[in-house]
Amino acid sequence: MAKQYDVLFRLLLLGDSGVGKTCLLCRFTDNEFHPSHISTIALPRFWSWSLLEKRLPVFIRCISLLFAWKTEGTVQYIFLQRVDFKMKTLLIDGIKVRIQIWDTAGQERYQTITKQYYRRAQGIFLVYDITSERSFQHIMKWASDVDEYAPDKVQKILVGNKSDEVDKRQVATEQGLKLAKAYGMDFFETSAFTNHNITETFTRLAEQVLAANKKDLDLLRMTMNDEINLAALEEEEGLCDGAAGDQGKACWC
Ligand SMILES: Nc1nc2c(ncn2[C@@H]2O[C@H](COP(=O)(O)OP(=O)(O)OP(=O)(O)O)[C@@H](O)[C@H]2O)c(=O)[nH]1
Repeated sequence: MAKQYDVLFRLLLLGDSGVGKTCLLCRFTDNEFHPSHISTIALPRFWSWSLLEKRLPVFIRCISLLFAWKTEGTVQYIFLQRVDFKMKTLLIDGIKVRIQIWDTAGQERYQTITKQYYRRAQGIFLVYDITSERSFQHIMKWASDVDEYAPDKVQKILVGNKSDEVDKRQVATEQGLKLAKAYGMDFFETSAFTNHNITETFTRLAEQVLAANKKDLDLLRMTMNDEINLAALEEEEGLCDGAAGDQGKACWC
C-alpha cells in the first residue's frame, strides 16, 4: 500500500481573539467560511475533545456544563466551538508533507494552556487582523512568547487577515511588511472570507518547515512504527481519514 505521507509537521495558529484563526483553518482544510465568531476554548494539551467525548461521555458533559457556567455561555455554545486540529497533505518537492494544524484560543484567560502547545510546534502562524491596530501591536507579545516557549528551530510567518475589509483597514500593508522584516519572517495578507492567499500562506510555512528540517528528513520520514503510532492515535481520537485522506480530523467548526 502506498504511503500516505513522508513527513508529519505540526503547525500552530496564534493571535488575538477574533483575528480569524479558526476561519483561516476551516478555509484551508474544508474551503468553508463561518461568519459568526464563536471563541475557541482551550483544553490542556494532554486532553482532546474527541478523546474525552469518546471515552468519557458523562465526564465531558460535566466539563462542558462547568465551562458553560464559567463562560456565561450555554451548553450549545460549548459544543459548537471545540477545535483541536485539522490535517492536510501537501506535495512539496516530491515529498508528501502531512501538516497537522492546531487552532488555539486567542483569549487571554487561555494563554497558560495555549503555551503548552508551543513546545511541539515546528511552524507558527502569527495572525493579526488588518482592521485592528491592537491585534497588530499584540504580535510583539505573541512573538516573544514564541521565543520563550517554542523550540529554537521553529519557523514563523506573519499573517494579516481580513484583507477584504478594505474600508475598515487600520494596519497598512507596509506596517506588516516592516514588522515581518524586523522579525525575519515572511508576510502574507489573507482573507478567509474571499480565500485570498490562504493556500499560499499555509504552503509557504510548510515549505519553510520542510527546508529547516531537511537534514533530519530521514529521521522524520514515516517509519513502520510511526505508521502504527499514528493509526493508534487516530483510532484513539475517533478520527477517520475519509476517502481523500486530506480533511480535518478533530475539528468542529
Ligand atoms: N471579513 C472577514 N471576516 C473574517 C475573516 N476571517 C474571520 N472573520 C470573522 O472574524 C470573526 C472571528 O473569527 P474566528 O476565526 O472565530 O477568530 P479566532 O481568531 O479563531 O478567535 P478565537 O477563537 O476567539 O481566538 C468571525 O466573525 C469571522 O467570521 C476574513 O478574512 N474576513
